Amino acid sequence: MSTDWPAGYGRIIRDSVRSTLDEALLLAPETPGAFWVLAHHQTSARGRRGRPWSMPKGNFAATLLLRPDEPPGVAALRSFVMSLALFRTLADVTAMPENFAMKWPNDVLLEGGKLAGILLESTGQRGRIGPLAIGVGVNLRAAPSAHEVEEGALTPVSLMDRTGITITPEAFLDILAAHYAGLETQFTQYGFAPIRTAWLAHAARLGTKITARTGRAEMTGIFEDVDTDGNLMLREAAGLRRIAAADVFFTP
Ligand SMILES: O=C(O)CCCC[C@@H]1SC[C@@H]2NC(=O)N[C@@H]21
Repeated sequence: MSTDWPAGYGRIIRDSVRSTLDEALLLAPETPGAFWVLAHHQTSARGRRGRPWSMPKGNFAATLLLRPDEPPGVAALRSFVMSLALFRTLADVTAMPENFAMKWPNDVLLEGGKLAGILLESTGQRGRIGPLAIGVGVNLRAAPSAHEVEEGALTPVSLMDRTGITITPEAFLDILAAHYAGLETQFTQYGFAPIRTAWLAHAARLGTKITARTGRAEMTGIFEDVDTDGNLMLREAAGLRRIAAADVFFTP
């Protein structure tokens, strides 16, 4: 599978870094434009809500650095853009799109287990977003053991264990970068609507009962939709609730 590297995006490969998120934000002032940073090893990788992110050897860890000139709420919708790019990359690599799904807000699942996670960070101030770093971790080769994830979280799975397919992080990045670039162009030209539609077509557990947990509350209801701002729409007995940020747990 050969893919042309997309025009307008830099590509930096490191052997070992603390975190590709840190590395990308560190390089941002001296590196022009948009660029990817891929690392073979991370000594201090992080996941959502400050959780550690375990990275067995051979897995994919990269960050895309962008410079959006938009309000933070719009820039943050790129978590959906990246999820969709990941979904399409995995569909290409495996030719088994039906085995993958996207979990709100931004995980990619393989046969119901967590294969990939995305974490957005930025250094913006006063309502404008600064450089935006989109960190992506994919268990290409090995999944962290189940006891490394919190109770109730989805079982981590790896691409190799579930499909027998091996791919190097560099080859995976080539395909992902091409998909992302195409979707980024679509996003900047047409906004969130087409991304949202494509995302919803492969959303995990849409229309079923789920639990959304924020730092302060736990809500259970039907996962009805994702609104035009990217909020989870949860149908509870008391009505429809829009949730901007939460961890989602699937109810058996
Ligand atoms: O699901 C999550 O909690 C998000 C995980 C994000 C992990 C990636 S690996 C590359 C980048 N560097 C980090 O330190 N984290 C992200």
